[in-house]
Formats: sequence, C-alpha cells, structure tokens
Amino acid sequence: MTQGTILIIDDEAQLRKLLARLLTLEGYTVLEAPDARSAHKLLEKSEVHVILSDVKLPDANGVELTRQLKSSHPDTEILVLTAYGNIADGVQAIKNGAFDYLTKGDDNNRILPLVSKAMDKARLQFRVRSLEEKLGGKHDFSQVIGQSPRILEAVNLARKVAATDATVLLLGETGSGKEVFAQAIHRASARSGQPFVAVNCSAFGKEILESELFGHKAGAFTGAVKDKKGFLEEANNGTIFLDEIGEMALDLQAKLLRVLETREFYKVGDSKPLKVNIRILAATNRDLEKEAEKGTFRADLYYRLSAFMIQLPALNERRQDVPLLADHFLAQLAPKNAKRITGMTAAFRQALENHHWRGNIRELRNVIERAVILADGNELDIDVLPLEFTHPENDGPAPLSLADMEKKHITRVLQAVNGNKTRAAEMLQIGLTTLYNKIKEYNIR
Ligand SMILES: Nc1ncnc2c1ncn2[C@@H]1O[C@H](COP(=O)(O)OP(=O)(O)OP(=O)(O)O)[C@@H](O)[C@H]1O
Repeated sequence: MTQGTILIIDDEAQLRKLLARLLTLEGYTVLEAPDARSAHKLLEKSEVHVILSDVKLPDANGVELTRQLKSSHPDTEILVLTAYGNIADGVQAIKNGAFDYLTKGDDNNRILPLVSKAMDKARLQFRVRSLEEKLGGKHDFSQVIGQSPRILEAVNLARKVAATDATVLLLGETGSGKEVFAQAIHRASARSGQPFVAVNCSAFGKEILESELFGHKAGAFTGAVKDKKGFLEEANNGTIFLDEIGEMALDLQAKLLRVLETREFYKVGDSKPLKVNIRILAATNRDLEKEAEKGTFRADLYYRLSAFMIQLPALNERRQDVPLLADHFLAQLAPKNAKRITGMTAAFRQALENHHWRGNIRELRNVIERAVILADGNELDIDVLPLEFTHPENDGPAPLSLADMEKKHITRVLQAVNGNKTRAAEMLQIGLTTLYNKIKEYNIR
C-alpha cells in the first residue's frame, strides 16, 4: 500500500528526479510538475496529500502559490523549498499556510522526517473529511429518494436556497418528506456543523410551547425551578425547524414574528431580550394563505414565512417513484428486522402502484415494514399487504367472510410480534382496547 501521494513542483528536472527517487524508495507515490500550471492540472485529477514546491517557478512564486493552494486544497500540506540562506521566504510561506520549509541542499535526514510528519497530518485531515462527508451524507439530498420531475424540481430549489440564510416554508401533505427536506437543507448549508433543532408545534399546549421555544427564568411560573434554555437558544448558530407551524396560537405567532424580524426574544419571565443567530425553516400541511385571509393565521407572519416556499408533491402525484421508494425501504428495513428478503413479486409491486397513498411516504414505509415483519419467504407477496390493498371484487367472491379475514389477520400480526399486544395494536392502527375486544370476540389464543 502506498504511503500517500506527493507532488513535487520544480522546474529543475535534475533536482526533481532526485527527490522523486528518494521519496519513491520510501513508499510514496510521486507526481512531478515543472511549473504551477501543470501542478494545478495534476491536482484536478489526483488526490495529493503533500506538495513540495520550489519558490522560484517559471510561472509563479512558490510562497504566493502556497496561499492559493491552501485555500483550494485545505487538507493538503505544503513544504516549500527555499534557496540557501533565504529564511524570509520560508517564514512568509509558513504565514501563508505552509507546513514548513526546507532549504535546497538539505540532507535526507531533515527531508524525510519532515515529509513524514506533513504526510501524517495530511492523511488524518483527509480521513476526517471523508468521515464527515459520510456522516453528513446520511442527511443530504442523496437521501431524498425520487426521480419524478416534481421531486427533482423541489430538490433543485432546496439545494439553491440551502446555500443562503433565507427562511423557507415547506408545504406538503403529512408524510410527504418535509422534515427530510428541512434536514437536507441544514446539512447542505454553511450551518451544517451546528445544531439542527426540530420542534413539532402541534405536540405542545400553548403555554408549554412558549416556554419550550423561548425558555424561561427560574420562578417564571410554578414548577420553573431553574433557568431553562429554549429551543431557539439551543439552535443558536444552527437551524430551527418549526414543523406544523399552522398549529401555533396567534399570540405566540406574534412573538415568533419578532424573532424573524430581529432575531431577538424574551425568555418567559425575563425582561432582557436575548439575541440568537439562527436560520428558520418551517413546515405546514395547511393552506396558510387561506387561513391568513380568514384571520386564523397571522397574515404578517405568513408573508414573512412565504418569501421562499417549496411545495413537496404528494406521493399520488409522483407514482413513478413508488417502486424506487419501495426498494429503498425494503433494503433498509429487511436487515433492520433481521430478515433475508431479496425482492417483491410483480403482484406486490402492482398493488403498491394501484394504491391511493393518503399517508404519503410515511404510509409506504409502514406498509413495507409491516410486510417485511410478516413475510415468511424471501420475497414480499400480496398476502402480507393490509386488506385494503387486495381487490376481492376483481377476483370473484372472497373465500372468507370479512370477520374471518379480520380474525386471520389479527392472529398473524400477533404471531409476528410474539404476542406483544401494544405493538400489534400499533401495526393494526387500532386502539389497545379495540384489540382486546377483538381478541375476545374472535376467541383468538
Ligand atoms: N424523498 C424521500 N426519500 C426517502 N424517504 C423519505 C422521503 N421523504 C420522506 N421520507 C420518509 O418518510 C417518512 C415521513 O417523512 P417526514 O417525517 O419528513 O414527513 P413530513 O412531511 O415532515 O410529515 P409530517 O407532516 O407528518 O410531519 C420518514 O420516515 C422519512 O424518512
């Protein structure tokens, strides 16, 4: 295995060759360039860890070149070769970002350890970068599955606005991927290394939402024993995602408008305003424009939020993405549920394509997960689909009564979850009491 790649930039062929031979013997991969122009070309094509550059080049000054290269290739380390006795060049090169400098004519005892140190540092930097990209990749736009023109258009808009600090309002039905988009926008923005805080505005009562968002001072209300940071403060320097913003009470909307305008707010029970540096993303599945006309949502807040809107298509409007998404979820959920399932039958695919997806991608994901749990073989077939997916009217009279089918289905689900009734009720999307009643009614054991 190579010890890393080194690029030598020097117009003196003899010296270049000598250094190249020395470094090749040490196990490095060595590239050579006689001038800055050819060095740039090589850097476009290859990943270079360390550069050894002469100061006097035919088309550039190595000290100046260091500054340029460090800004275009921050992870690459540069060693500058100065003429004998010219310390000033070396010092300036370090100021410009060089790892160190060598004097032409230095012996191998100085060159090799220095190259090795620069190499260790550069390789570590390359490794950190690649891990960061892998981690970041979990959330960036590559995770937005879909090839339909409608979703590609939404991704395109989101990518463009991600680079700015603009407030974005994501519109779309429940389960259409608004949170997935919000995370992707954050990851693709300059704030990606900072917090992403998601708040579901419908999950809290009015007073609680206010103190969760803005935080409170100790003693602000009964039970407020200590000062508490709110979500806005937690998101400082990063992004806050306000999901289901249409559910927010009108007087809280007024306070939020102030945050949008000034990035300032008051903690509950505090008289000093707090300033934050945050980007605000919001989402709703309601028609806020209509609500603003009716007065159930503040018009001024709506205008602020709607400066940049992205409409996410419902799954029914992009049916061509159903097979892609189904394959994606199968690949993700089969290993998660310790199942070896390699595909789905044509009938299963057809049933997915014919279905009306009210719950959008979330519903599709749930259907695949349920199918994966119930499947016995290594292919998903229609017997593991919920009842509404099968069309008995097209296949002649159903062999079983509806009650028999229900009994059979509940029994199967209970088996699949080893009798865990809470989990079974979740999968069947019925209440626990209803499940107990049905177990009694059908005498399921
Ligand atoms: N384009 C996509 N590719 C892959 N998975 C997706 C995509 N969009 C959504 N999902 C998945 O679908 C589910 C629902 O997505 P998400 O929570 O983003 O929807 P939402 O619109 O925010 O829903 P709600 O309105 O209920 O908050 C999640 O499991 C998410 O990972």
